[in-house]
Amino acid sequence: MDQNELKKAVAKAAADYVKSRLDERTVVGVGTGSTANFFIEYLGEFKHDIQATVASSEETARRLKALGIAVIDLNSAPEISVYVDGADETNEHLHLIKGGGGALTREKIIAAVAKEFVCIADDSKLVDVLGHFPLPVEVIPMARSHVGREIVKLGGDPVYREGFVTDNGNIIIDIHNMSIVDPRKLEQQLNQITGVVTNGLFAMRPADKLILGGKDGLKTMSR
Ligand SMILES: O=C(CO)[C@H](O)[C@H](O)COP(=O)(O)O
Repeated sequence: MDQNELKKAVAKAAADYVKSRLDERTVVGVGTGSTANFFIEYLGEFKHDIQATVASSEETARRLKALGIAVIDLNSAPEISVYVDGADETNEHLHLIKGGGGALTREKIIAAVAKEFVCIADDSKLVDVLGHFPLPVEVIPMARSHVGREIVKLGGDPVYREGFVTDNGNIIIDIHNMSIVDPRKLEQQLNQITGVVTNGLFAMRPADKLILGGKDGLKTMSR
């Protein structure tokens, strides 16, 4: 199976899992990216059973609505039963790097609310130490230079994501060349920098379940 087929396979497994747990109160949190897009397609197959979804980006909301799936504002959702999303990197503790697609802040908010966070990925994303993938940080535009200097003090190489504006009207700085040995500590250090909205480390609130697709099939890891 190529990488796309692996993404499809984990998306199908997550959709089957969500379907098996649906009741009349279930609100499904839906992630952003190519793996999440496959999940959205599978959701479409049982859309009449889905009460509502909350989308982690404008693009995801557009895709859900195009399939006729109800999308509600998070503030109108009494709870999110399950949130399904991809990741750019994961370690065996289910700490993640997310935000390659720039949707990290809304993703993190949904993860914070969700009772269960199911991450889906192909097994090329599983690493021993996070940081090979550049870590995205969402930043208020006027704080760009300040945040960049603070990132250098923490030992990273900040790279401004040219021409990209988040759904929240902010910019992204990607941190390169940082071996993240203590993800929980770095997540908090970055959040302390004035001007940072949030960062793409999901270590304080990791995934609860990880469905990984590889050449030998699917593997599920839980915390
Ligand atoms: O965090 C994300 C978007 O902000 C995505 O989940 C992450 O970038 C993985 O994307 P893909 O499924 O396309 O590999």
